[in-house]
Amino acid sequence: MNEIKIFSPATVANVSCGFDVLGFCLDAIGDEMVVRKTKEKGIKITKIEGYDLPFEAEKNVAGVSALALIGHANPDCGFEIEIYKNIKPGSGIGSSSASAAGSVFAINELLGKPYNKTQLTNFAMKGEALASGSEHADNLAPGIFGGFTLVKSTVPLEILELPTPSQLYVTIIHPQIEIKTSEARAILPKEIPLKDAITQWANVGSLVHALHTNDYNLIQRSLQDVIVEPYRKSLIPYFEDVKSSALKIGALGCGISGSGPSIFVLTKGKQKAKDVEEAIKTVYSKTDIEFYTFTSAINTEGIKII
Ligand SMILES: Nc1ncnc2c1ncn2[C@@H]1O[C@H](COP(=O)(O)OP(=O)(O)OP(=O)(O)O)[C@@H](O)[C@H]1O
Ligand SMILES: N[C@@H](CCO)C(=O)O
Repeated sequence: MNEIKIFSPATVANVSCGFDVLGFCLDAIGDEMVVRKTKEKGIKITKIEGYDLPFEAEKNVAGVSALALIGHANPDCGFEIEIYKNIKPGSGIGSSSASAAGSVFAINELLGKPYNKTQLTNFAMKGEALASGSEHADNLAPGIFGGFTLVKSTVPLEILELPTPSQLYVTIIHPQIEIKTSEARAILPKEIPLKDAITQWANVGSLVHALHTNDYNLIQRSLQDVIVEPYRKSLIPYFEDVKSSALKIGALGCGISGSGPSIFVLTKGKQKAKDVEEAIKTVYSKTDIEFYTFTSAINTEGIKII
């Protein structure tokens, strides 16, 4: 096989209490990428559609992660990458992650799959570091593994795959502003009160237990972020209005998707997700802020060949 086309899904990182650790994969939206072998060695990005992004491999997360992989594999060929981007950069639903993960997934397939998913995530983290200034894997892991994931550690990289309750659905609302992950990370405190840390890790533990036991009520009681959201919510206009309107009609939980500005709402059942979508639309409809919304199931497969 000398050419491959893949779908690289959007993802939601942090998932309220799990900053830099928890994440899940979305079904409804993702990037497409075409990668083909070339006689000439190295990485070339030959087409980008959807959004303006750098063509220089060293300035594009897809190129940086691909260079990390071939630097290790040292293949006797090169690769050219076409990016058909549907996930807006700076959206908060893993635009950079979809590119970084997609290129290494595709090259790995073309090389006969010498690397496992954890090794691919490691290469892709080099791409994420270009976008956000740090090698976090909480968007990459759900994109590559599918479903819910927990990043146990980054050095060494260890990723735990968590169950996905079958009735769990997501509503995303994306106010059309850009928040760079690097900026949203810079405003976070370097130290936190022990009381808040205890609350946060109790929520992470109970959320993980809730996923394993299919306990939607416990999911609802665990989706609380007392550490990051208080700092970042001010970056997203009307965040509290969206959150309260979603919870008022029975959502399980609502939080900032990744570093924002997208907001995610978890619900039990597809219809509830649609009801939430209608409710939260009214918040921004009353303002001059452009936005879009969608609902999605949890994508348990992750990146795939198409
Ligand atoms: N192939 C690429 N796809 C997306 N963004 C890229 C790519 N290459 C470089 N970038 C840069 O990375 C930044 C987008 O990454 P950032 O992490 O800020 O947003 P995001 O990935 O959409 O959101 P989040 O990581 O919070 O889910 C933009 O500044 C963009 O120019
Ligand atoms: N955990 C990262 C995710 C970015 O998508 C952050 O919130 O900075």
